[in-house]
Parts: sequence; C-alpha cells; structure tokens
Amino acid sequence: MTDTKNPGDKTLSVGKTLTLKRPSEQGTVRQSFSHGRSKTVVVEKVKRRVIGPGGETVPAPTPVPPIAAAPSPSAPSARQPERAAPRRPSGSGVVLRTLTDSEKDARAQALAEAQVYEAEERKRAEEEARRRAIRDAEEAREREAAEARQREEEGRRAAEDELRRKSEAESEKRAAPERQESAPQRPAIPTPSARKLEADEEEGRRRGPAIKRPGVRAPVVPAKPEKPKSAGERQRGRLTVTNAHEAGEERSRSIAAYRRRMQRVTGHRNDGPKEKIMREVVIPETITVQELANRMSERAVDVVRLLMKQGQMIKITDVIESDTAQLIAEEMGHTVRRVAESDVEEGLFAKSDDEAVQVARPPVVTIMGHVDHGKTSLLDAIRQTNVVSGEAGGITQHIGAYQVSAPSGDKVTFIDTPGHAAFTAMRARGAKVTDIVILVVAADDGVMPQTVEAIAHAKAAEVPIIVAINKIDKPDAKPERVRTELLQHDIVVESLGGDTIEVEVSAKQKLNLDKLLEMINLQAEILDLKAAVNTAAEGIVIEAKLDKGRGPVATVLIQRGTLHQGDIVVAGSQWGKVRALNSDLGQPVTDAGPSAPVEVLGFGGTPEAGDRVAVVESEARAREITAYRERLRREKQAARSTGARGSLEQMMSQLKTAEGRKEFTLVVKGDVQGSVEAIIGSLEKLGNDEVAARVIHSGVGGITESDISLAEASGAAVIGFNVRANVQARDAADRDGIEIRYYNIIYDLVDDVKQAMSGLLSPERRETFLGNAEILEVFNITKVGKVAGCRVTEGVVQRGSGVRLIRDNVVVHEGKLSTLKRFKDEVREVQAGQECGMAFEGYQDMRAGDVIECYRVEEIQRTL
Ligand SMILES: Nc1nc2c(ncn2[C@@H]2O[C@H](COP(=O)(O)OP(=O)(O)OP(=O)(O)O)[C@@H](O)[C@H]2O)c(=O)[nH]1
Repeated sequence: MTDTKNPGDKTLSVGKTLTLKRPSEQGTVRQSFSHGRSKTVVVEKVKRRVIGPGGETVPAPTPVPPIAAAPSPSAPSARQPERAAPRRPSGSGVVLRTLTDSEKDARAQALAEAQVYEAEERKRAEEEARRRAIRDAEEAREREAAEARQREEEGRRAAEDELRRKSEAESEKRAAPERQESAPQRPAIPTPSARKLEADEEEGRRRGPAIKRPGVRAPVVPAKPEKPKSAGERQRGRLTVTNAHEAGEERSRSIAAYRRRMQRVTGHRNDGPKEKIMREVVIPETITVQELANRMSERAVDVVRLLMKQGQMIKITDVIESDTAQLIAEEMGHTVRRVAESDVEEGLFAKSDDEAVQVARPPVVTIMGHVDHGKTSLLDAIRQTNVVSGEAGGITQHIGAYQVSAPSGDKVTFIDTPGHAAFTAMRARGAKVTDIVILVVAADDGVMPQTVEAIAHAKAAEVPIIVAINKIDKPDAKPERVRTELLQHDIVVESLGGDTIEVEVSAKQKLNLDKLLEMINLQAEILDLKAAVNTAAEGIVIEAKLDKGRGPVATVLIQRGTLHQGDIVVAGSQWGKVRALNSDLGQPVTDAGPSAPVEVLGFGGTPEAGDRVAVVESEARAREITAYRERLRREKQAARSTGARGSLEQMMSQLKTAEGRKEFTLVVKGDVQGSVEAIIGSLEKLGNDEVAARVIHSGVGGITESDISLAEASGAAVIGFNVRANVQARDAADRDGIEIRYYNIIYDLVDDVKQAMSGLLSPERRETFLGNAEILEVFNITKVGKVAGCRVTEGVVQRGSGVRLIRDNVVVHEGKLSTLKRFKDEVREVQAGQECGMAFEGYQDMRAGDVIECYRVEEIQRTL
C-alpha cells in the first residue's frame, strides 16, 4: 500500500494491481435457531494470513507478507526481492543500483513506517485473536447450555403428554358411568364444590381438550387460539393483508352469529304463545274476501284491514285475485294451496262405473245422409207419426231425440239432427252421443256429396254405420248401384262380403223398418252397450229452447245413472232443480234412465246443445261450477268481440288495399239450437281465400236490442231464423241502420249470405288497350310544366285513361294524363294519325322518342 506513494517505482505499481484481487471463497452455512427454526446463509471467506497468538498462521484480510523477526535496516533489500521475486526475478538488482541517496532515505523511511505499521497490525491481530478465543469459548458454553435446556424441555413435554393422556383416559372412564347413571345417584363426589369442579370438567370436555382437574397439572392448551391472536393483530394496528383478511373473517363470523341470533329470536316469536291455528288454505283463481276469510277462519274485517294497509280499498263481497289472496293468507301465517279454477269441476264427471251396477242400455242412433234422401221420413215412419208434411222447406228443422221399441221389445233411441252439422258440433265439444249411425242413401239418387261427408264424420267418430238404402219403392231405384258406389268410400256392405250391415227400406211404404230396427239391435249387441243405473245421472243436452209458458226447456239424453225429479242439475253455465221431466212422447215422468231422451224443466237459463249435464249434491256446488263456466264464457265472448272489432278494422283496410281475406260478419238467432248450429255449419262452408262468413254471435230466441248493438259494433248483419225481433230491437235497428233479415228456410238464408258475400269479393280488373302515341318533342311551359307534343300512332288516346310511358320497350312511368290538348283546346280523345299535347299527373321526365301507351281498366264484379 505504501508502495504507491512513490510514483517512480514501476515494479511496485504492478504489485498494487495484484493486491486488488483478494483471494476469497464462497459457501453456504445452515444456521440453527431456537424452536427448531433454521436458515441457510451465504458466507464469503476472505483469506488473510496473520500470526496468531500461538505462533500458528491464521487467515488475514490484508496481503501483508509474513515477517519472521523484527525489522532490520538490511531487511528492505531482502524483503523487496522476496515480494517481487516470483514475478521479476532477474531485473531487481539493476533497479537497486540506480537508487539515489534521497531515494534510499525515502525508502528507509518508508520501511521504518512499514515496520511500525506491521507492529501495530500484529498487535491488533493478537488482540483480535484473543477476543475471538474468548468469544468462541463463550459460544461453546452457550451452546452447551442451550442443548441442555432443549433436552430438559423435551423431557418435560414428554412427561406432560403422558400426563394428559392419562388424565383423559381417566376422565373418559369416569364420564361413561356418569352418563349411564342418573345425577343424584353419583356417589363419587359428594361435596358441592367437587360437583362444580366436575361440571366444569364436563363443560371443558364439551368445549375442547383443555381440562382442569384438581390435583393434576393440566397442560395449558388454549381453547380458541385464534381469538388472542386476532386481538393482538388489532392491537398492533398495522393493516397488512393477513390483518385485513382476518378482520374480514371476524366480520363474517359476527354477521353469521347475528343472523343465527335473529333466527332464534324470530323463531321464538313464531313459536310464541299464540293459540292461532295455521291452516292450509285452498285458493282458487279468484275468491271473495269473505270466502277467503272463512277458509282461513279469520275475521273478514281483518282481511279487509290488511288489504287497506296494502292500499286496496276492497269490500267483503269483492272478488280478489289468487295472488292477492295468497299474500293475505301468508301474511296471516297460513299456508296456501293454489288450485286452478277448473278444479271446481273435479269429480263432476268421469266417475268410474266399476262399483255401480251395470245394465244393458238401448243404443243411441243418429240418422245421417244427403238432403232429401228421406232422413226425416224414415224416422217418422219408424215413429209411426208424420211430421214431414209440417216442415217448411226440405230440411229437417225440428231437432230432438226419440225412443222407439223394436218388434223384439228392445228400445232404440234416435237423435234427429239436421245432417252431420249438429253431429259434428256435438262431437267437437267432446260429447260422444251416438252409438250407431244410420246412413240413409236414396236408391234412386245414389251416393251424393253429403253422403260422403256423413261417412267421413261417422268414421272420424269411430261409430259403426248401418246403411239404409231408402226409396226402394221407386221404379228407378237402383240399390245395387248404391252398394257399388259405397265401395268407393270404403264401405263394404254385407251382401258384397263386407261387415257393414245394409237394409233396403222404403220410408214411404214403411218397408223393412222392423228389419232395420232388428239390425240396429244386432249391432248394439255386438257393441255390448252398458251403463250404470243406480248412480247420479249424467247426460248431454240434445236440444234446448226457451218456452214461453214453461221457461227454459232442455232435451237431455241420459248417458249413465238415473235422473230424478228434484235433482240439482248443471249444464254448461246453467243450473237448476229439476221441476218436471217429460218423456219424448210428452208425458210426465219422475225419472229417466240411461239412453232415455227426456225433457228437463227447471233450468235457470237455456243451456246449449252439446252441454254435458251432471247432477250435483248441492245448490252451492252448482252455483260455483256455473259461475266459473259463465266467467269463462264471458271471457271467450269478450275475446270474440275484440276479435270482431279487429277484423272490422282489418276489413276497412282490406277494402282499401284489396288484399287479404274479408269477413262477412253475422249475428244469427234461431228458434232452436239445432237450427242455429246447422246454419252456422252451412255458413262456415261458404267463402274462399278472399272472403268468409263469420258468425260473431248466435243464440236461441228472439232478436234483442243487445244483438243489434253487437251487430252495430261489429258491422255485422242480423239474421233471424224462425224468430222475430222485439220492438226495442226493431227500433234500435232502424235507428242504427242495421238490417235484420228473417228466414224460415235455411237454403234461402245461405243463398242470400252467399250473394252478399259475393259483393265483398274484390272486383276483377280487366285492362283494355286503347292506343299508342309517340312523343315528337317536349315543351317546357311556364306554370304548366313539361308537355309532350305527340302523334297518335295507333288506336285512340283518351283523357282520364291510364297511361304508361315506354322508353326502349321499358315502362318508365305509369299514371294518368293531366292534359290532353289538340291545338289549344282540351279534348276528350285524339284519334290515330293526329297530333296532340299530353302532360302527366306528377311526372315530368318524358323525352322525345318515348311512347305513351293508353289503356282503360274495367272492374268486373265476381260471384262466389
Ligand atoms: N218414394 C219415396 N219417397 C220418399 C221416401 N222417403 C222419403 N221420400 C220423400 O223424399 C222427400 C225428402 O224426404 P225427407 O225425409 O224430408 O228427407 P230428408 O233427408 O229428411 O231431407 P232434409 O231434412 O231436407 O235433409 C220427401 O218428399 C219424401 O216424401 C221413400 O221411401 N220413397
């Protein structure tokens, strides 16, 4: 180091660079701490050679060369080569010889300083070595003491563990018999303090492993180590991630605890001393406040008060929605069972016949066939009466059901319907009324369209067919032709090897009628028709009307059970107590069994044909059911009238656009339901893609003021079939300009509607070519605009006709002429070869060379 002070000493300057790189070595040391912790650290050793106190060489931090004895004046010469020798062994003598005296002095001084320094260094090193020796000795002592402590600790821990195990085993042993024996029988600890101790012990056992027992030094195990820790964390007041996390845990725990506490509290309240009985309240889709209160066994005023609290001013008799009712019921602590309103009908029908006594019942027969093939005549012949002569027109208009006796004594029930319309209408309501279909085919006419339709309907209803080939008395009767024609429609009669029974009859001459009845009975036997007799009656309304003297009268066909006078009956949205029962012959009866048609008097209103009839146990039930059905009916009607308004609006726009399907709306009133159904059925068949008839309302009875208002609202026409309008309705019709048309023959009615509907068909457009004109020049005239100077090349050009502007065989504009002038005069038309001036309505872009085509459009009225 001191060598650097002399800048002329080049050799030493080399030595200086060497001293910068101190020899060193690196390594890792594992440090052990108390409680078994350890850590690995990197240690760098720097080599240094010093003479230790014992004369041994120890590594020293500085590269001072070793000096064996005390420095002497000759020493420098010896020392210097020693340091430099390994590097420049040959050059050192030469350098020394060149030294000047001053240099020598300086050197000697330097050497002296170095010796002083070395002496100091040596002293320091000795001191250091001594201190280290003392420190090492102390460390060794400490280490031994620590090891001894650890050994002691381990021993103690083992002893404690042993003790704990023992104490646990002991307490277990003691607790087992304690649990089995009753508390007063425990003789082991007689004193209260000992009992307390034991209780504490028991408590401790429940809580955790920490057990304090008298006389035994229990190991100190904290029951909840987290708590003091988190408290400590809080005390420290430093926000660390761990801190924050633990604080969150603390919070969530406390919220959960709070909730549990709240639950306990509310649970207490519910389980409280109230004596209220919780009920399962059945709530239909709508319910009155009173009824809801009854079902909950609460006071209706309380319900009203609750509703008021919710901002609803409702009376006890008001009807509330099921949602509101549920809220109220739940608010009052009851459970709710929601039921569909249709559930009120549950159990009304479809009762199993298993337990009831089954007896054979007469077949129910429907006569179907083409118009005028003799349906009514046949039924009439069978019944030995003559109603044909009293009919207006050729269609059966009185509809009912009749029962006749076959020669064998078995009974057969006939339903007299106007063809298949009513049959289908009833079937559409899900009422299976007919067991057998008699297909009447006139032998002189053969299979006709309605015969085919009747076959289709019977097949769809899966009802067996008996073919009655009628009018065989006629000279042109060809029964064989009928048989073969039926083959085309998959009806193979028995005489042709099939399984469809056929009978040749003459309604007029009453030929083979017994045979027909026999065949009906035969078919019935095959069908094995049975029904319960001794149960509540079920049936179907075949016909219903409002009789002036007797009120609503319904012809009911009993399907199972027996209907008694005094029974409470429900049919559609009507109910009543059976006041009187009349047989099909008009005789009063007290009861009616299966397959019997019977006139029922006592309904509150007129039910509809096809309505199912059921006997119910109470008037309340009857009211409930009919109220529900009435509501449904009103909803449907409302939906229908909404639809009518919509369609009227549509109709208006359709008339403008001449697109889409137009509807001819009608209100139909008739004397009996069957006729009304027949009319609706016939009207539905009218129409095509463009126009259709739509009956928005129909019913039995006279035309009333409400019918007129409905017709007026919907833009409908009113039709009365065998009924008349009352005075009020007539006045209303006059006032509102509604036309009422009366009919007593269905065909006239249908024809008239057809005519009227034809008027609604959009007229056909027919275009006629008039002529062509060529534009020679286009003039721009102020205030008028562009006018084309043309020559008519073909035909004639007329003012007001349609024109097309054609450029290079492409129609560029289609419109109307605004001006047609010959010289300065407006003219109606210009003939071929003449020149004229033409201008278009709202179009200016015509050019010389364009062709103007003139045409006329004719509208031709179409019919259905
Ligand atoms: N010669 C002859 N004429 C018959 C016979 N049966 C019915 N007619 C006649 O045929 C016509 C039509 O008879 P209806 O019984 O009204 O026929 P329908 O099928 O009931 O007719 P609609 O009720 O209009 O569908 C009547 O003039 C009867 O007199 C028959 O067996 N022989």
